[in-house]
Amino acid sequence: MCKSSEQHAFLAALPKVEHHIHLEGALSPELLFKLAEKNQIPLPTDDPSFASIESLKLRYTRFTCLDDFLNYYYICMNALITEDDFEMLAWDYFTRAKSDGVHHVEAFFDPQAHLSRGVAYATIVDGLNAARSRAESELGITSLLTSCYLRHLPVHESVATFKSPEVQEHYKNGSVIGVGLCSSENNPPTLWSEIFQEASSIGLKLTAHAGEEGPAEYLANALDHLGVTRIDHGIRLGLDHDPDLMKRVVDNNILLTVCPVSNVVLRCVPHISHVPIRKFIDAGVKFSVNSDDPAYFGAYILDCFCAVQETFDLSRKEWETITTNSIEHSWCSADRKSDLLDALSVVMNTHGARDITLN
Ligand code: HPA
Ligand SMILES: [Zn+2]
Repeated sequence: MCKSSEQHAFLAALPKVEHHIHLEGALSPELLFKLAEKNQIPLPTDDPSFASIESLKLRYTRFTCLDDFLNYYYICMNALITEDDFEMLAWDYFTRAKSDGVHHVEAFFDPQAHLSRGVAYATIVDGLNAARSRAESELGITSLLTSCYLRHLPVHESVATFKSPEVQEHYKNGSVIGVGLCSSENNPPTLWSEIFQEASSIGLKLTAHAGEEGPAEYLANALDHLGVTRIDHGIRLGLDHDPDLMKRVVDNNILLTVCPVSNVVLRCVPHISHVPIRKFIDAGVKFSVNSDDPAYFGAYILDCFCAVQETFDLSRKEWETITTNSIEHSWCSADRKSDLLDALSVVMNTHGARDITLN
């Protein structure tokens, strides 16, 4: 919530596009316990955090770093087994997104984390697609899927997954339209260049996590070797001093999918005021504001918008620019972008387009 109800109403009404949401990161402790019981998946007994929904939620407020979070993230997704489970997971997210004013979603999922447990690719994608179709028809939310490759595993495992016939089939039939790179930033993006080159050659969209915990140099690396048009997180660009790289990101019209609450919860920055939002605005770096793993970080997209507003006191004009950039850098059709821009105009007209701060 924003302190001012007028500010809150404006941010709530903005037609949001979410570019950086890991659907597995929308697995709430409530759904985890339900699925673990249904599927007879035992939760760890050597970690008292798994004793109850409440103790798990408390643990989620105490992450020490990205790897500490990822440990829970990978354990919890073991409870996802059937097509219905994946549908429930995504539907949970879409219903919440609707109440936050989300109109379009470009979501990540982690195939390798499920295939390695014996869950078939079609089970994952069919479940997610069922929720996507329902979200479009019942909630008016359009969405696209990007499969993320896992950077903490040997690159040959990513290559084998990428090349497998069922994964290729879903790229070809358009169920999955993009390729991303996530997990611990312990390997440079360069190593995944073969996948990204092949993905580019078959027309897939390209993005990669870089400069979350890792150095700004990884952004340059992702641009040089992966050919991405978006960078996920990328905050080190505004924290490490590299004016040439900053200029390159601006000149190449790269969008950063920033996740300010995630950065605080995972201690990439000591406080949200250290997320370089103002620096990016002043330098002309385009970015969207996103939740990342909302069920773990206790903040869905509107919470993230409010946290940014409370800290940086942005003007309505600045929010209009952020929303416009988010829409224009989406991977949806030109017609859908035009609908989203129209929805933004309506909100700006209703709430007044005065270039003043909101308080
Ligand atoms: O914040 C993240 N960073 C890297 N990998 C991830 N996978 C899920 N969330 C994240
Ligand atoms: Zn992420």
